[in-house]
Amino acid sequence: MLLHSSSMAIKVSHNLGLGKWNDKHNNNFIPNHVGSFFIFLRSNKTHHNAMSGGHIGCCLSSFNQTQSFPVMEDQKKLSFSSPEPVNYSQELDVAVRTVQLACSLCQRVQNGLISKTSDGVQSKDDNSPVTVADWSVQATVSWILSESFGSSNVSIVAEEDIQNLSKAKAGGVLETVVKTVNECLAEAPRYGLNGPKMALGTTEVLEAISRCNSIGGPAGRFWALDPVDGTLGFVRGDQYAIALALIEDGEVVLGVLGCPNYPMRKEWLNYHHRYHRIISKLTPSTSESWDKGCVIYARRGSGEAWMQPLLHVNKNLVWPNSARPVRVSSIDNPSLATFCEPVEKANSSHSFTAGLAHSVGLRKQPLRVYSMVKYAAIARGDAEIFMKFARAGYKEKIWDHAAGVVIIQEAGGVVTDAGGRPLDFSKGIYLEGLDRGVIASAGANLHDKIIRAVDASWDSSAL
Ligand SMILES: Nc1ncnc2c1ncn2[C@@H]1O[C@H](COP(=O)(O)O)[C@@H](OP(=O)(O)O)[C@H]1O
Ligand SMILES: [Mg+2]
Repeated sequence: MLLHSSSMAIKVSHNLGLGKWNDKHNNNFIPNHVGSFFIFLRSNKTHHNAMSGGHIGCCLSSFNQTQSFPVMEDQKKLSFSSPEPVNYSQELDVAVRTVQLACSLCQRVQNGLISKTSDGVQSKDDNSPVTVADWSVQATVSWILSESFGSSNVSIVAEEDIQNLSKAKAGGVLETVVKTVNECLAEAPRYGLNGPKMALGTTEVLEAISRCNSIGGPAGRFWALDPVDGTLGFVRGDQYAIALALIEDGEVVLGVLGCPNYPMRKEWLNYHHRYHRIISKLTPSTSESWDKGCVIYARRGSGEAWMQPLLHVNKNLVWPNSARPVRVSSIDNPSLATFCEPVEKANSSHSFTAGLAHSVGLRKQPLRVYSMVKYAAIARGDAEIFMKFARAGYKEKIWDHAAGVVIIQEAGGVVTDAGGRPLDFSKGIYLEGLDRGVIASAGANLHDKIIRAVDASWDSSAL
């Protein structure tokens, strides 16, 4: 009853029915307790389950479930004669619109969180927060992708599961998630997406969340989703990102990054979030400082990365929604370059990167920003280097990097591990085999210098 395959045309043209279903969480879920808190701290995740951006696009809401996309009908005809290279244009179109929609959801939830005190924060094992927004975005994205491509064609690896949601001690969280998802999906037509005919019930929302149980791997097609990356930044009213990537046969083929708080001026990335909020409140919504947020996206092999502004309230998304190309910085002199890194020392060694910066000749203060907004900053040319060196034993997850990697590469930059090898998205939910850390740069010159510096100082590091 929930998600039906949208049309035969979609199945035929994609010919990749790779949906991996795990029904064990899906049916007859009855929540024991639900919480009144907006924020819960997530326990360690062991789950699991596991074009030219400017020139394509179709309005999905104008097609009902039994209709097929005209583009796909064309592809179907062609597939009998000469197989066309897959261009993922439908997938990119849907992914960008969906991330736009998710950005609006997150903005609403973040505004609500900021106006409350931190009483709603609970501490659990790994101290990492999870909010109504994480579950709501996951449910929304999962529902839209299934609706758009047919549930049996959609396989998703995503960060959240329903265990923590069902474990929430006080009443109200699940209800809030269901309400938030329905409010968001009611807006789907403005984004050119189909919403549900009737509001989703609790079971359907839980199904949508728990359906994201793919374990990834080397073969076939799956989406990787981080519904709210940088949740700590999110709950602090600071930077965060919604990250959606499509991975096919172990390669990231599409990346979409929603950065709702990305400021119009790069200098403002540095400002403390409280200062930001005060500025926003003091300035009229038409002024520059109010104008923040973007969705950045790229398709592998296109040599282009694109950026759209967020959709304004009450406006309809008309493709390409004022998209413009983004490109990495041309700076390759270390003394002029800016490097960015996680805000939290616990997530990446600040002392190790300070040593690298010194030996390479990076003179500027590091730009410390939450989430994959750092990848966006490199792709937009607002910074030149991103480095992350987690403590030994920490395993990076694919959803924390996939979208950002393809966007930077298509924008002209380089992303590798510290051994100079590409990140490997084919080994399941983790970046298995990652050599020491992740390095992204605007160009090969800077990149090589960092890699050489890592080699020179690694043995004496405490990592
Ligand atoms: N101990 C640790 N070391 C390295 N990365 C960690 C970590 N704990 C959490 N992370 C990851 O770092 C991400 C946040 O990135 P950043 O530190 O750049 O803001 C988190 O994403 P979530 O916030 O989606 O959980 C999480 O995946
Ligand atoms: Mg994350």
